[in-house]
Amino acid sequence: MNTPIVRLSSVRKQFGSTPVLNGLDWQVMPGQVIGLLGRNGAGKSTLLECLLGLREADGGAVTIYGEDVNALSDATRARIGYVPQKSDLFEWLTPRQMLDYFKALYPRWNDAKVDALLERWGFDLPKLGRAISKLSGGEQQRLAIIRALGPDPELLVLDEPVSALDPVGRREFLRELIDGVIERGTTVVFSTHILSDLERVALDVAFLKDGRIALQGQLDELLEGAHRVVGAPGVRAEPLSLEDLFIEVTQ
Ligand SMILES: Nc1ncnc2c1ncn2[C@@H]1O[C@H](COP(=O)(O)OP(=O)(O)OP(=O)(O)O)[C@@H](O)[C@H]1O
Repeated sequence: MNTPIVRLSSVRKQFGSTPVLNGLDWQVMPGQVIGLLGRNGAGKSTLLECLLGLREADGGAVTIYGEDVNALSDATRARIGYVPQKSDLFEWLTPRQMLDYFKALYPRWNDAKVDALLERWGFDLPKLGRAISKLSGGEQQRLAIIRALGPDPELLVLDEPVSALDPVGRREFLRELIDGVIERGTTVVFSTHILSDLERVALDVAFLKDGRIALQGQLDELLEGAHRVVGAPGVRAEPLSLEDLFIEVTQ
């Protein structure tokens, strides 16, 4: 039987007196591509941060590749890529300097992939030599994605990775995710509010509500199983769209 890559057990987190994660149990299996959904403020970022050990939970346990997330070995850290919701790039560096810095931290770094992405995603020489603070929000988001993909992570965690990207940028990112990442068997967890994008890549979805995973399953099965009865009894039920399902589960 497959062992989960990520395991969260009874995780609790509150800010002040407001509970955000409320005894949350969750497992991520190898090769899963999970879209994490929830209303604004439901706690998606908090969950992803606790999952990665970037934010200390108030209770419960989190393991990644069987290791306690608060004591991850360097070897395990090197297997994880993360794109935070808010840019954490070193804004005073140029993109090239920042990427060189991260390259030095990782035992494995895919130069060919990084260079190909930089070229495909519009980082010409002038842009590569400009301080990151002078790049647009979308360019910074692309750079954060390139940085996370550099070490060929086996587990990729992305917090609203496409929120600042225009439709062309989103399409390019999704193509990279599908062709370059998912096909290699990478495990991916990503939060998004753009349901149409999620429908193109996520095989599984998980809904966060009231501090727990309220529903999780394969996207097509969830949609197939969820129907709205229209009209009089006996009238054929209509399958729900993902948007309908989102509203139904998270309201
Ligand atoms: N550092 C903090 N201090 C106090 N409250 C916080 C802090 N970080 C988050 N919160 C609160 O915790 C709740 C969950 O926030 P979080 O950012 O995890 O939600 P989210 O689901 O990612 O939201 P969104 O979809 O809007 O990005 C919110 O009510 C937020 O205001």
